[in-house]
Amino acid sequence: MTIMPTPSIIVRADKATKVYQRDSIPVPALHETSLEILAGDFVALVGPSGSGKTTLLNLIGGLDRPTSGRIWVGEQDITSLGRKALAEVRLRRIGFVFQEYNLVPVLSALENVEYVMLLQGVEEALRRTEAMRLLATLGLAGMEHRRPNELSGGQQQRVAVARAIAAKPVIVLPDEPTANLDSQSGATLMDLMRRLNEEQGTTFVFSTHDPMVVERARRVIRLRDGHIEADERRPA
Ligand SMILES: Nc1ncnc2c1ncn2[C@@H]1O[C@H](COP(=O)(O)OP(=O)(O)OP(=O)(O)O)[C@@H](O)[C@H]1O
Repeated sequence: MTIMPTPSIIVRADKATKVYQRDSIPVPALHETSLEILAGDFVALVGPSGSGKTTLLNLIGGLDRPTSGRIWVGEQDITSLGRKALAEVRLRRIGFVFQEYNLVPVLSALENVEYVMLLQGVEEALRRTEAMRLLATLGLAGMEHRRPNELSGGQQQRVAVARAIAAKPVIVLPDEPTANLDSQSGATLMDLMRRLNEEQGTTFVFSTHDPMVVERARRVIRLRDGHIEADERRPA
């Protein structure tokens, strides 16, 4: 009999609640949400506008703190960490990909990808080789020295993904990765992320409204009014 190894838990939310304050009025965004993301997951967070997708991504990535409840990244309860320690978790363990790419405009594609490794103290030659390799994997060979404004939206988004995975994070969190892309560039990006997931085991959790993205996910978590209303895995 073969015993399948249990995939490790990468991120765990335990009754995470977020209530924002807008002009002193409480705005509930997420209500006692519990979930586990496993190593190798490829998850789409879906739900109507305002259902709490970005809020959940921000909490599990340590960009924001829950009002109550707890978030673990691996074995570490990040809820109780101070600002500096939390920034360190984000730098070393989480890869963010923002809708508006957030690339540094004065740096080339290569320098943007190298930057996070520079912050991590990775030595220069290794940084360069790794950034070149990642850009090539994402179909950007030959474009390494272009600045963001010399790249299309789809190419910039792929640089943003290369930058996010350059840090070797335990999880990558793209927030609506295809929102600003035409359908062909969006499909290319999704295929590349899926390949990174299958070949390198990179764990992805992305929020989306895009049916093409949902179709490519292997697990779909549906949020409504700050609650998880469904969590389905699809056969491989
Ligand atoms: N910084 C904030 N201050 C106050 N309220 C906020 C803040 N961020 C989000 N909200 C509110 O929290 C709720 C959940 O927002 P969230 O951005 O997580 O939803 P979403 O599902 O990502 O929406 P979308 O699909 O439109 O991006 C909404 O009611 C939103 O208006």
